[in-house]
Amino acid sequence: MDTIQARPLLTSAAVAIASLLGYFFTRLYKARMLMADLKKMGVPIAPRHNFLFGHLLLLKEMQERLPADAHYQYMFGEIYRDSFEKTGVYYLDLWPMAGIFMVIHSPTTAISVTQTNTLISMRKADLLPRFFKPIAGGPNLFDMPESEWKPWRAVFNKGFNNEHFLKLVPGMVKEINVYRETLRNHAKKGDMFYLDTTTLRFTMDLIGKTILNSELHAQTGYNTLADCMISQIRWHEPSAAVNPFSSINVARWYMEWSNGRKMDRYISDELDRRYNEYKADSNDTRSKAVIDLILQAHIPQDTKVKPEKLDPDFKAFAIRQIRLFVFAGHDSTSSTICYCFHLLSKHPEALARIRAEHDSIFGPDISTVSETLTSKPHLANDLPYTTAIIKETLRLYPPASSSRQGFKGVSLVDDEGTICPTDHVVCFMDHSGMHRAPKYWVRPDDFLPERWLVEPGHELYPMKGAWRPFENGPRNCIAQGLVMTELRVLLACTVREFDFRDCYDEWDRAHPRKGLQTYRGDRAYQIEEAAAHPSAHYPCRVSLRAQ
Ligand code: HEM
Repeated sequence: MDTIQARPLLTSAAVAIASLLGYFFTRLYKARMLMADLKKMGVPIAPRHNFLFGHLLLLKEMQERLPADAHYQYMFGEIYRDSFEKTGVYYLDLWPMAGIFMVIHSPTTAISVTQTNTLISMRKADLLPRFFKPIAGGPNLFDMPESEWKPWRAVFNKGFNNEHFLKLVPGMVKEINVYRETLRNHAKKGDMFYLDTTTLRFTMDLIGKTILNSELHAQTGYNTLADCMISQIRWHEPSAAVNPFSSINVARWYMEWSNGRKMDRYISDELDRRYNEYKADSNDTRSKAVIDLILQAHIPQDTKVKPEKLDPDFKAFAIRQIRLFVFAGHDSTSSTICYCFHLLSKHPEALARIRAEHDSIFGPDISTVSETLTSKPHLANDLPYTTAIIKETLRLYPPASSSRQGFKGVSLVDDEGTICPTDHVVCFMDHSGMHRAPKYWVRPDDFLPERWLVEPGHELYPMKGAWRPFENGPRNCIAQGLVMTELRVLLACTVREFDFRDCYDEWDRAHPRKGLQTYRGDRAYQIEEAAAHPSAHYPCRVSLRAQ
């Protein structure tokens, strides 16, 4: 190509670059001016704001206080503890990575965001779809706008009530027995294994029936849906929600595309299978599995002539919802199980007390607990100390936080009474920081299940709105009752049989690395893999309890 021919190309490239730069600097200017306006109003703003970098340099500084792989939310907690314990709210400028955040540690402000202010309580943050795209494949119940979300939430609510959860207990016990067998094998071998990895396959099986009305058998072999979802989460970029540049990775693009295609095909076949069964007997609507609820809502039972095949657009929609449920249904639960075992292993007095509770409800012979729970599932609701252990675990290690998109004209009030506007702002409830804030909790870093058993007026009695692992308000976790039942049944079937011991020392010797190894003294700190999981997937050994 000679120079005359190349000139128009160069000119076009120069114009494109100039336009991009122009666009970038206009957006930059707008974001920084918004911060300047907020500053003039006297609202709490994180320190060391910089015109070019916003607060990214501050985050970098905070990151140096953490192990390299620690969850990003710890940085928000660090800034809160340094400067904002009084206000419980502060603004953080993360543009161009994510925009402007209002980081909330105050339970009172969080109640306004998710419960009382109806203009924002159901408005999911604009950045969420970017996070959920690889997982669900597109818009889903979690990130849908309010108008679309409302009718579908009502449909799915039918499958998430206490009466129904008890009917699921026998199926849970069946999967738990497979999990117990896996743990027994590890106990026999005495090997070090990754509790989180093992437990993820178990929670996949646990949720399979509730979502797809079929068994996945992920604990005993390969299952396309389970394995592709687990792989998708492993490939998920930790900072996908806050870092637009993080998606530049060709291998990740390929894996996300390939996993997504396989999951879609699997779910599509399941939808066809269930639809054929539904067509053959549409009077049988006893199943409250997510897949059946969605089919029944799309083609009501009394439809005279049911279409031969499912409409492709509906199918694509249904697949996205099912992918979301498969993800949400196993990921956070697995992490919580690991932390329950971890905290019990570090607190022998709590372990003795939970075991005593199980002895008193199910009898001292641990070999009969599965049959007892299968024939009398209501006993799973009769375990107050076990419930307290789970709640305290979720306080210390919440697997998720939550966010809402601010709105023009909507302002919030911080703990000092300052009015904080939400226009163009993501309201981010930092559950991990709030759950450990000394201002809202007595002895916040201590594992004290008792705080869930004391009466109002006791110094340990939790402050209203300060515990929100499932978030509160209309867009709270649809499955919190299910999770509590699953965890109670699981602990009832396991804690009297096994003793867990973490192997972080041994693991660290085998995998030496530079920098900090703990966060605030905790080696089992949380890392981000979609939900928050225990660091290094919790290397541990398990043994059979000496009785
Ligand atoms: C320990 C386990 C779990 C925790 C800590 C947890 C936490 C949460 C949180 C914090 C939210 C609200 C997020 C927000 O406000 O932005 C949420 C929503 C949701 N969760 Fe869970 N979750 C758990 C287990 C489950 C399970 C087992 C399922 C499904 C079977 C599930 C399905 C969902 C769905 C569908 C939503 C979206 C609800 C909506 O917007 O209407 N979660 N979860």
